Amino acid sequence: MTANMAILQTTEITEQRDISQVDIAQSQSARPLPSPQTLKSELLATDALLQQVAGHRREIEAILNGTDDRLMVITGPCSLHDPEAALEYGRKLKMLQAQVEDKMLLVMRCYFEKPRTTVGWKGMLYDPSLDGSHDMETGLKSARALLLELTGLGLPVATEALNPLAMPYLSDLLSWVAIGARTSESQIHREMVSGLGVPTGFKNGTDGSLEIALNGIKSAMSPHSFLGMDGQGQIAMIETSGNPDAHVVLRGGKGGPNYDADNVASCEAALSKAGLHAAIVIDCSHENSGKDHARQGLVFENVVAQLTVRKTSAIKGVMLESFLKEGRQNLDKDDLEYGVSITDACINWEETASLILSAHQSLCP
Ligand SMILES: O=C[C@H](O)[C@H](O)COP(=O)(O)O
Ligand SMILES: C=C(OP(=O)(O)O)C(=O)O
Repeated sequence: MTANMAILQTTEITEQRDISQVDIAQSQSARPLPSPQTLKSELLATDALLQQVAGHRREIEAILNGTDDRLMVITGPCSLHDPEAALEYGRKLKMLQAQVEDKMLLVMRCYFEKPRTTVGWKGMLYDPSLDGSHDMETGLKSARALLLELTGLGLPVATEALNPLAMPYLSDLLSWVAIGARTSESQIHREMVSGLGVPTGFKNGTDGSLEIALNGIKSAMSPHSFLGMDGQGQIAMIETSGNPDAHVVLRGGKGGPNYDADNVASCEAALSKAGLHAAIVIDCSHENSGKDHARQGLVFENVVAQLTVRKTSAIKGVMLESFLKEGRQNLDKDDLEYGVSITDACINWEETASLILSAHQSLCP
């Protein structure tokens, strides 16, 4: 072989390899999953349950637009991983609701998808066996089955919508949705919300930026046409009419918390300048508590004081990360403590109930 022939052959091999890698789909494996319609027919929501969800969405819409002056309290674990513990929490919350319903609407946080700063366990929907096996078919089924049980208790439930493809499997059972701090700026998420018939809160960015949340609200309130998936699991052109119940969630940011009266007043002014309705939900966790779960109570009490002493009407809701037991634990499948978060640290049930009951007292004239 001459030197020239060898060079020619090497070039051909390189070109072949490059061409084979042009189609990204060849370098990943794909496992089909049931369509939303298949899963929904296996795990059917009765008409009565769907009516209950519709009723809860209307209550939340009324709270957001001020025709219902109750406070929405979204509370529950950072993430769900154990259906038994989630149900125990749900039963306690339902009983507490009966004691405070004249002044508050309690909504359970049911987060199946976790946005990670880098990597980590991404939630029950992705890895229900908690061992890296990523059995997403089981994850989707377990998430829907658990939502059916929790809504079956009579509770309104909330989740973070992270992967737009997950929503068609679950959204019929949701009464409130969050777009997280890491995705508020994403056009794909804004498009998804524009077609969700669920009141949805856009969080300020992790850097504290309120503007991305306000832009998110404006975008989600508008009609969109985009690539998505229909109920049969078919890739489709989706056309939406816009979500009138998009609102802002303040969660603090790199510069510090943003739950205090000054930040709430600036948020209200920014909403008014943008021509948006003054409806604010305050997340007591994340950067508003400096990621110290023990500070959530102080934030919650400050928010209640803004409502009762300063009579701030723009605050419509408040969020707590709370589970049966306080704190968090590392994910070790064979050594997990019942009722303790495996993602962010939470306050315990006793503190949660006491905060809600004393807020109820303060909200009573
Ligand atoms: O609420 C949950 C977490 O704050 C969020 O998922 C980011 O978690 P991470 O920084 O541990 O990845
Ligand atoms: C991830 C969450 O919040 P944030 O987007 O504010 O970090 C969360 O509420 O679980």
